Amino acid sequence: MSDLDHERSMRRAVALAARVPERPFAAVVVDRASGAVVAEGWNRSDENPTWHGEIDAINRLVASEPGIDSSRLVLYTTAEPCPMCQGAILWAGIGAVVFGTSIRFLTATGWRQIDIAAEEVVRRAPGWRCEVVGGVLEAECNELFLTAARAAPGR
Ligand SMILES: Nc1nc2[nH]cnc2c(=O)[nH]1
Repeated sequence: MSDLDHERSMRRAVALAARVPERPFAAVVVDRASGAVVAEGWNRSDENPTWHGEIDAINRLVASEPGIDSSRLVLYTTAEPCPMCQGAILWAGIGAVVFGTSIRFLTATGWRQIDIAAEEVVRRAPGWRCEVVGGVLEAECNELFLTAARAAPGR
């Protein structure tokens, strides 16, 4: 993964999060072989409570790139994947996930979260592989979630 520019891809996810400033969870999937963005997604839980940003990106990926070798893909997300999303990332076979804001930060700032770290989900799936990297553009991502929480506290 060292050949990838994590900040560049996370910046794209941060920009995408502007589509849903009240729930700024957005994701970008990058092919580490070419550096190309192969899918994007954003939180649509106003339509369906399980439609998280990562799920949206995976659904679009599956629709547009059937048969792609997903082990070479990296999913960038403004916030650490919740257990549902990290499970979906594993089931999709995505090789790595990079996040900005941590679940710990979200919980501390009033966001309803299931407090299980993405790394812990991977650890509990023996034999599955998914590299987890946190804290990329963390200050910018934290600011997105702080701003949204201030605008609508108690979510
Ligand atoms: N990572 C993540 N956590 C969430 N918690 C609520 N919605 C979301 C989402 O779309 N992504």
